[in-house]
Amino acid sequence: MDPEDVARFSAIAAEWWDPTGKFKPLHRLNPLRLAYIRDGVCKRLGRDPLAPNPLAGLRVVDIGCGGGLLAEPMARMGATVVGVDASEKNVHTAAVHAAETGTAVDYHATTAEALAASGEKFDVVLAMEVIEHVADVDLFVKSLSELLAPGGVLFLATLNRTPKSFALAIVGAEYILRWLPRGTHNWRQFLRPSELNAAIRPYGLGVRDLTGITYNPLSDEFRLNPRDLDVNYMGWAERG
Ligand SMILES: C[S@@+](CC[C@H](N)C(=O)[O-])C[C@H]1O[C@@H](n2cnc3c(N)ncnc32)[C@H](O)[C@@H]1O
Ligand SMILES: [Mg+2]
Repeated sequence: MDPEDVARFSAIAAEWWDPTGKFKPLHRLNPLRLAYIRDGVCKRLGRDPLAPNPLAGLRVVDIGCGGGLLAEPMARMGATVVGVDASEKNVHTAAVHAAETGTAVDYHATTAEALAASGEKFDVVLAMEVIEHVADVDLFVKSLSELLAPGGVLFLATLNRTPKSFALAIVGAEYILRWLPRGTHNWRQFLRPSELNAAIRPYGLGVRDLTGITYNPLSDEFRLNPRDLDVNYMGWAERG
């Protein structure tokens, strides 16, 4: 982890569940990415996405869970969820919120790297919007691969390193629209899809699906677009 980066998130930890606050973009993305994760898991593991608890019996870890925006709904879909974040403040916010909503999530203030060292395994590993914040991409990816049980699925979301992502995610989102505090992202840490694939390959993982998430300023809506990975994108990988 990168202590300075984690401190930036700790400073605004109380805002995680404010849909109009500093995490507004994540709240806006949440329905899209949750449906994508649910459908991907169900497709890969042969489950019915329309069942009341489509993820029942699965062990999920949400790495860099922040306030638990993904961890909580994953638990409500039936999964047994562990949420970990390097920031103690984030984990505190997440645990308080889960208690308020009566959602069972097992939160721990630790890093992906430390959890992997403990030898725990999960059917689903989520690392959504985290990899562009870590100090050592290779060590982080190695840890994610170690956390994956045989036949497990790894979900990743990040930002592409393109001129367009500089214009939209840095200048637009941090300086003009002020959606995010300045300095939230370092454009040089964004990863091209080819770099993401190259990072996971040495650990026997391959990307199976990728989709872009595009923002339309006229309708003020996000949507999935598999043909436009220029700015935000997510996908899943598995062994082999
Ligand atoms: C942009 S937030 C993503 C929050 C959440 N995954 C979501 O998408 O709603 C990134 C989070 O990753 C955490 N983080 C950074 N490096 C980490 C690491 N190596 N292990 C665990 N958490 C980490 C930060 O503390 C921060 O809360
Ligand atoms: Mg980010």
